[in-house]
Amino acid sequence: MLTVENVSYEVNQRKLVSDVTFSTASGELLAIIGANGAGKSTLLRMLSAERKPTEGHISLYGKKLKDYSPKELALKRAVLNQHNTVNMDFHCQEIVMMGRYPHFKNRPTEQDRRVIAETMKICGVLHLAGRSFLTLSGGEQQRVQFARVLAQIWDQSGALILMDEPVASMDIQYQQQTLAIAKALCKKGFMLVVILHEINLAALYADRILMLKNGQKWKDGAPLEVLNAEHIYSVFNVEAEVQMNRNTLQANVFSKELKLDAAHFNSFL
Ligand SMILES: Nc1ncnc2c1ncn2[C@@H]1O[C@H](COP(=O)(O)OP(=O)(O)OP(=O)(O)O)[C@@H](O)[C@H]1O
Repeated sequence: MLTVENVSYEVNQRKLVSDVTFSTASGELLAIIGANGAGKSTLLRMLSAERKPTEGHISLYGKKLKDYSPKELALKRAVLNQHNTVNMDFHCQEIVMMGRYPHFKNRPTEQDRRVIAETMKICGVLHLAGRSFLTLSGGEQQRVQFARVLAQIWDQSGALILMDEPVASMDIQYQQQTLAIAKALCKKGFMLVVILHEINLAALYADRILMLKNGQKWKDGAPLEVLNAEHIYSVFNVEAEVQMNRNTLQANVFSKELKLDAAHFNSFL
């Protein structure tokens, strides 16, 4: 169980996240959506303990995040950040093995090697094991990083997985595959909190959607409750039509074309 109570984050007297309260439990895939700058990544960084809330508390399985040791936390939650900068020339399997660092002392065990082979296979990157990470495409790099995150908590049942735009560089096949893996992990008892920009992927895969606006919780509920034209307009300033698929009972969001008058460009041309 992850519990977030009245959490705020303030920098230079500006609240980037303001008084957010929610909780999520094992088996749930929670998607966070909101406009650029709404505070999604800041909130996720507090959930991962990378940033300390300036107000409020976050608990994981009944224990405050601030009371966990780094090692204890590494065995309970894994994080896929929006930008995973790698400057050194590591092979992909070395990147994935980094997820196992909290598990072994000097040398990886048989179990560590088995786990990285399994997670690389599941993420479709086993064939890239010996390749330099820096030579991979953006989508391939994201899949390798996803395998690293899975390797970290693969044998830690009930762990929390936090992901910030995990599918941003992926093609439609791997977007679906990544979120299907996430969903399957939820069914095995993991907790997932995922920031998504693609609303229709949130509609398809999330059990619940937390919609942020200007750092505040704007809506929180089942995809069909949260994703309506009024909420989408108020958060994204975009006109949309939302249809419900009668077979799957899932929402499908169609955004309407935004037409700019040619006069808009007059001063540039
Ligand atoms: N250290 C900081 N100092 C000042 N402002 C910051 C700092 N970190 C983030 N911000 C600002 O806080 C706001 C929220 O940032 P955040 O990265 O959480 O947004 P986001 O919802 O994840 O956006 P995006 O969808 O663009 O990734 C943004 O306006 C950002 O410029």
